This record gives sequence, C-alpha cells and structure tokens, in this order.
Amino acid sequence: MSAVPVVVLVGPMGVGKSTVGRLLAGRLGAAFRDTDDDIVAAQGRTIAEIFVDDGEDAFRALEKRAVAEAVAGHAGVLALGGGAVLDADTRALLTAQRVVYLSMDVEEAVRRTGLNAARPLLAVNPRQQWRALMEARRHLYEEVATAVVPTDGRGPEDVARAVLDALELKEA
Ligand SMILES: Nc1ncnc2c1ncn2[C@@H]1O[C@H](COP(=O)(O)OP(=O)(O)O)[C@@H](O)[C@H]1O
Ligand SMILES: O=C(O)C1=C[C@@H](OP(=O)(O)O)[C@@H](O)[C@H](O)C1
Ligand SMILES: [Mg+2]
Repeated sequence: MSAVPVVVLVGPMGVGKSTVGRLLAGRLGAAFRDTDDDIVAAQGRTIAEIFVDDGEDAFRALEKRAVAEAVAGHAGVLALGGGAVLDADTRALLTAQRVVYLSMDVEEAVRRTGLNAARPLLAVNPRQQWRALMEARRHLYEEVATAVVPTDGRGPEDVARAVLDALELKEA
C-alpha cells in the first residue's frame, strides 16, 4: 500500500531536521523516519564510514533510493539528509509533497555542528564549508519548500510548533 508523508523536512546539516522531526511526529501522533537512519540500517555502516569507504557519489546514490522509498511509503514525518535536494529527480519527487525548509544562519550552524565528526562534510573549517554548501544549496531548498521556518535562536520545541503553525496542522 502506498502512503505519503505528512511533512518532509529539508535544510542544511545541523539545522534540526532529525531532532525536530522526532518531536513533530510525537505531537502529531505519527511515525518518524529519517533517510540517514534508513541508509545506516541498510548498510550496517555509519554515514561517515560510507563517505570514507565508498565516496560521496556512492552515498548520494544510496540516499536517492532511500528518499524515493520513504516518500512513496511513509505516512508520518520524514527528515531528509541535508544534501538530498542536490538530486534533480529527488527534487521532482518533492514537488508533490508538503516540504518544510528549516533554515539558520552560519553562526547558528557552527554552534550546532561545530566539530562534530559525524558530519564528514564539515569536519575541516566548518564555517567556510558551511558557507560554500549554502551557496550551492540555498536555492534548492527554496525551490522544493512549501514553507520556510527559521530556527535561529529557537529551541527544538519552538521550531516544532512553528512548523505545525506554518502548515496549519493540529496536534493529535
Ligand atoms: N532548534 C535547535 N536549537 C538548538 N540546537 C538544536 C536545535 N535543533 C537541533 N539542535 C541540535 O543541533 C544538532 C543537530 O541536530 P540534528 O537534528 O541532528 O540536525 P540535522 O538532522 O538537520 O542535521 C544536535 O546536537 C541537536 O541537538
Ligand atoms: O548535507 C549533507 O550533504 C549531509 C547531511 C547529513 O545529514 P543531516 O543534514 O541530517 O546532518 C548526512 O546525510 C551526510 O553527512 C551528508
Ligand atoms: Mg539529520
């Protein structure tokens, strides 16, 4: 049986897609799914291990499949990895979905991801890397978004509430 997500969360690394997604699902009485978790479970390896062992392109191919499966089969809240929108087919899939772009500025990004080795793309010089990633991706997040929710200076509970408000969704 097919189902579509109640909401799909996109946005840069560390903006809170996974954290807020879990909270949102709790508030909606819906299931939560995260495509990074799906990839890790299927591969039996961490994201960082996949990047190191096989390279980014291999990770993106796994991610593309994981997103397509989740968008087609998950009825709850879905968090994507920050780079999922790089793929044009994925963006096309998202046009039919309710998508929220969680945004933040660079200082907030560095505070949240800092020296977190779990995100290989920000392991070295995180401020500069984050700026470069956003130059390449900001327009892609904006392209797929039904709504944009800024997260600067807001805790995860506040952000979850703002997402519900932006989509005019009611708590369970
Ligand atoms: N609104 C927020 N305010 C402060 N810290 C946050 C917020 N949302 C998430 N975090 C923290 O930032 C880090 C990254 O969150 P995560 O949910 O993994 O982001 P993403 O899935 O977008 O990469 C975690 O340490 C998390 O606890
Ligand atoms: O932005 C990216 O390219 C990535 C974001 C990560 O997910 P989060 O956005 O959940 O951190 C993860 O998929 C991988 O490290 C690559
Ligand atoms: Mg995440």
